Amino acid sequence: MSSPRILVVDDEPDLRELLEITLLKMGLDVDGAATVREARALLGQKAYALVLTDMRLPDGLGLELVREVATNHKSTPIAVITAYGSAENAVVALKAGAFDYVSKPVVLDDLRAMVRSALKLSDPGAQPAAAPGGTSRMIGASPAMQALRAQIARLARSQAPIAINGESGSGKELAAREIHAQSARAGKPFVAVNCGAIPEALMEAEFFGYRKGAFTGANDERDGFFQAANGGTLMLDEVADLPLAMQVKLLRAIQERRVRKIGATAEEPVDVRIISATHKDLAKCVENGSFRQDLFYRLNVIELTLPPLRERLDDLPLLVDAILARLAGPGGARLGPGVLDALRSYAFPGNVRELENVLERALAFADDGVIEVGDLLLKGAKSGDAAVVPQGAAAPVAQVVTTAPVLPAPFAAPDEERGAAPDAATPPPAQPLSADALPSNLPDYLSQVERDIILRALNQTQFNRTQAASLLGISVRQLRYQMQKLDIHAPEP
Ligand SMILES: Nc1ncnc2c1ncn2[C@@H]1O[C@H](COP(=O)(O)OP(=O)(O)OP(=O)(O)O)[C@@H](O)[C@H]1O
Repeated sequence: MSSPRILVVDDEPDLRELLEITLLKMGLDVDGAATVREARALLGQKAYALVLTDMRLPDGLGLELVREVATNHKSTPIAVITAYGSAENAVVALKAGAFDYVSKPVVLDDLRAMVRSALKLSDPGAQPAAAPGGTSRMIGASPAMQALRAQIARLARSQAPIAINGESGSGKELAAREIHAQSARAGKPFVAVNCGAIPEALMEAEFFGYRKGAFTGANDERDGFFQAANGGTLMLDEVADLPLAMQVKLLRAIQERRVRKIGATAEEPVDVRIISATHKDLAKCVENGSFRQDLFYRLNVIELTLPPLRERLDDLPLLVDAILARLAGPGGARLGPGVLDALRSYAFPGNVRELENVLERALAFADDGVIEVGDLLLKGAKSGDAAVVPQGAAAPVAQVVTTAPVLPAPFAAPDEERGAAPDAATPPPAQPLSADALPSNLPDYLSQVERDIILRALNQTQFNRTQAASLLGISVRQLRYQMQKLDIHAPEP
């Protein structure tokens, strides 16, 4: 069998030769071209496992080749070589369909790593098996889901950063996991980080790691999220919650593909694909100054939007079947008359996660595994309304636990989705102040008021966070964050 063939397009003979020798030493066949015209001619004659092109060529731009290869040679990944410091070029090329980029001066180890992942992509035998008809875990046959699956399959073939938008519980993390699972990085870690749950003072250590003795308490050397995700995918969930100071450091790490542990003198290379997610409008966050434009530009190379459940209600039967089969085993639960219609007329502000919660609770109320409309506790909750749960109903509050993260809680994926209850050490409720009285400590007083209100909402919803967040007009993330901040603990399951 012949070796994979690579096309190197660069008009600088020295650099082209260096690249060619490096690739030949990797056991690959190499063709060289010095102009766009030569490259076009070769592309017309032979099939390539990878094209590597400089951005500026004597008769045109590497970008033209990127567009042509992305359109006419879909199974050939193309990567670009960008001038040092021209991050913008890299982003433009990725947006145009480039698989990845290397910066000048070319670090040969980076080049080899990039070539290896490109070759995995163009070798069908090495592809991770995708489920027939698309991805396996993302359920739904609606046109919106079919389009999403096709987009995920396409995105899995590139290394470009992806920004996923979507309401809380709509499947952003699931989509990120699917992209990872279908990509050449599938055998490497997927690390999900909830940026909103990391105390600011610990952020740098959590992201980049630290050396022993770097600060008081640093008793051992520790890797950060970047090192943990090396070779794989790092999902930055709720990325809008990153403080500005951390945004600068993150931007640098992403641009340079290098990080420095706290206390270390040298930087270390990291190879991670970044997927970010948020339910906020990041462009608005840029406008109001809470998110850096340059980081936004860097993360938002490709956008993926997840439709809310209420816009793909045709998927309800499939989703309900799958969730019930998971909760009760195949055939272990059935829907009574009118249940699907009742679900269809509900707005699902918490999307698929809320559907999971509703069904889990309903199943606990159901007789002989038959869920009736009354078991859903959606009373009065027509489209657009918040869910109404009768007070005092003794519902179990276990919620579905999502896939385990690679890193331990609380800083990795927020998977501890169970109900919350006031713990034994709960301080007494804040005493109302008379009209002219002042609290002796305003922040403490406000925290106490906030704590009381959150606990009230959790009590009213049998500690269902999705519903409590909806009652309070905040996202589940915000609620979770406030609970953590205010020390409202999850009870034992
Ligand atoms: N299309 C789908 N098919 C099957 N399960 C789904 C689908 N979409 C979401 N889910 C399930 O819904 C739950 C929430 O999904 P996920 O955590 O990916 O949402 P999210 O948008 O990341 O939520 P958040 O905004 O709170 O972080 C998970 O249990 C996930 O498995």
